[in-house]
Amino acid sequence: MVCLNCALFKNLFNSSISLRTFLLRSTELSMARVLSLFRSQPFLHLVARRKPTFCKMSMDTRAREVFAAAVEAVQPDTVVCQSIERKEDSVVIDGRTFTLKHNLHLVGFGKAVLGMAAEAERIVGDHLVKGVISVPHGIQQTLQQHGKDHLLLKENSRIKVIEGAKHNLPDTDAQKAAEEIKHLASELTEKDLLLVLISGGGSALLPAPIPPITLQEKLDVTRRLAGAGATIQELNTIRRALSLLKGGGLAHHAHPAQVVALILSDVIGDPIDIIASGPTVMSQVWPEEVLSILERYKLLNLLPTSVKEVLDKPNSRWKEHKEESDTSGHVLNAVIGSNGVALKRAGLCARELGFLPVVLSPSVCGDVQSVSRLYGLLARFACSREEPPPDIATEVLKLGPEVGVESWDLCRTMQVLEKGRTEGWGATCLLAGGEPTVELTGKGRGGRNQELAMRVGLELRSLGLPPKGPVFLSGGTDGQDGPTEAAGAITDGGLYDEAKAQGLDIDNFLINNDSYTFFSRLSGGQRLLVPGLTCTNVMDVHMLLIPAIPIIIR
Ligand SMILES: Nc1ncnc2c1ncn2[C@@H]1O[C@H](COP(=O)(O)OP(=O)(O)OP(=O)(O)O)[C@@H](O)[C@H]1O
Ligand SMILES: O=C(O)[C@H](O)CO
Repeated sequence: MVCLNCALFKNLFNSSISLRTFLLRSTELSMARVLSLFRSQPFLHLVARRKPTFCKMSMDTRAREVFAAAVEAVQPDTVVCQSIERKEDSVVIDGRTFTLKHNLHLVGFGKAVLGMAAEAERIVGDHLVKGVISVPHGIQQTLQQHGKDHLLLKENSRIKVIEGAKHNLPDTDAQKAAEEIKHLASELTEKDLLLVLISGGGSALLPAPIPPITLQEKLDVTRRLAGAGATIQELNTIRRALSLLKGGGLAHHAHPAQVVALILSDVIGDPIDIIASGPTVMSQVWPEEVLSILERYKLLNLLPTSVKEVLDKPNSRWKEHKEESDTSGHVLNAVIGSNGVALKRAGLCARELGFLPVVLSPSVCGDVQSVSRLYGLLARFACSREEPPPDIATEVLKLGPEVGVESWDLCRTMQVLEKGRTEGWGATCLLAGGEPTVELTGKGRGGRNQELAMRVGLELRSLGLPPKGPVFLSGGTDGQDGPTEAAGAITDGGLYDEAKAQGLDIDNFLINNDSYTFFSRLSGGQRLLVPGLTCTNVMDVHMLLIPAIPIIIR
């Protein structure tokens, strides 16, 4: 094993080597050695210096408040309001100024787009000529019923709302919306400004299959892919190859108008070419990539002739207007809300509620079992009274990257946890986000957040801590975890015994993926997190609250 000398580590902080170089070299090290080096460094600027205030609220209540703050930060109207600065007859977006001369047009597609459009119209409606948005079936009625009138368009709005994509699947209503959006974009001139509002669910709400592919044929291909377990990256790569508007098609049709896209991200890493299949992000179709995805999921032989025909002529939609499509300088894509934004606000709220906050990562993915194990290890690390045995840190650093968390983030987080523990800085709130997966083996009713919460509850139990130990919350920011009414659940090390005392066999519920039934029956559903319709979606939020009282694990 190559030994890292301290000079290399110190150099990192003098910026003489890049973080990437450091991590590459550090993979050759003993994990415990890396961690011990991190401990010896002055990281305190990353950590709050003031001692947190004492808070009388229960951990459960505080967890719910922090989750609510995360969701609040990414409300569709909030993110739009924060990203458009109106200055008389111009707007500043992402540092760029655009002149308004009654030349503004608006299109949008996605689950959060109605609220985004309502806010955009409030800010720049006086210059708005026309708009069309494609939003989920029934959303206007649902928003009305939930008293969320501020997310609805005003009566005399210039924006036409088309509802479609029932059950998140493209349908003829969504296709009609896509046609109207394409038409609106195609009529624009170089004097026009097109504001494009994009959020998760946008792919299903903007179906425009390349002829001769029919909507049903395209739906069949994407459905099969999704059912076979394709990732969103794989799925949307195929969608882009089969669509007139995805993969930059919309921006292409809008040329030569200036296009400004405001994007609320629901994908890990906020890749603008993947979110809603990137209608404003010019992207090439690589036949090898498309074919290898279809082959991976054994779909090559099941493709209809029309799809084969289109795939045989990749990028043909661009060739007709080659000159124009090369001119992508007229597009500005800005991510205005994401899991990272939600976690940041959650951290601020946690601080107000007396916690020392630390954000682990917004990119947690992988199987919920591995993710729960990671949180269990971090809780163990945080609650050890003595110098944590190096094997916990080593395990954390081994497991973290498997679930999308970088070594750097793990080391930084463990350093904060250790400070909290050894220097008595009070309670700590570890925050993370992303979108883990559940391998469905049973037929029960549940979701990945509730299942993760159950599994972390079991991990916390295995720490053998006294009551009032760490608390864990997992919740979907869209307010819905799988096909259930809950967004997630809150657990702690007492979950198993509580369930047992009420005659509930937790292992059986887990085997059957029946986490919603479990939490509904347990203690009158008290542990469920039910925020109702949130009108937004930036994936999931995870929270591990570690109490201030020194806890003992030996
Ligand atoms: N019984 C269950 N137990 C655990 N997880 C489940 C269960 N049923 C479905 N799921 C998981 O729920 C997820 C789908 O639910 P949900 O609609 O909340 O996902 P989503 O990715 O947030 O959707 P969207 O992209 O529309 O926001 C899938 O990952 C699926 O594996
Ligand atoms: O619409 C989609 O493609 C997904 O929600 C990812 O953004």
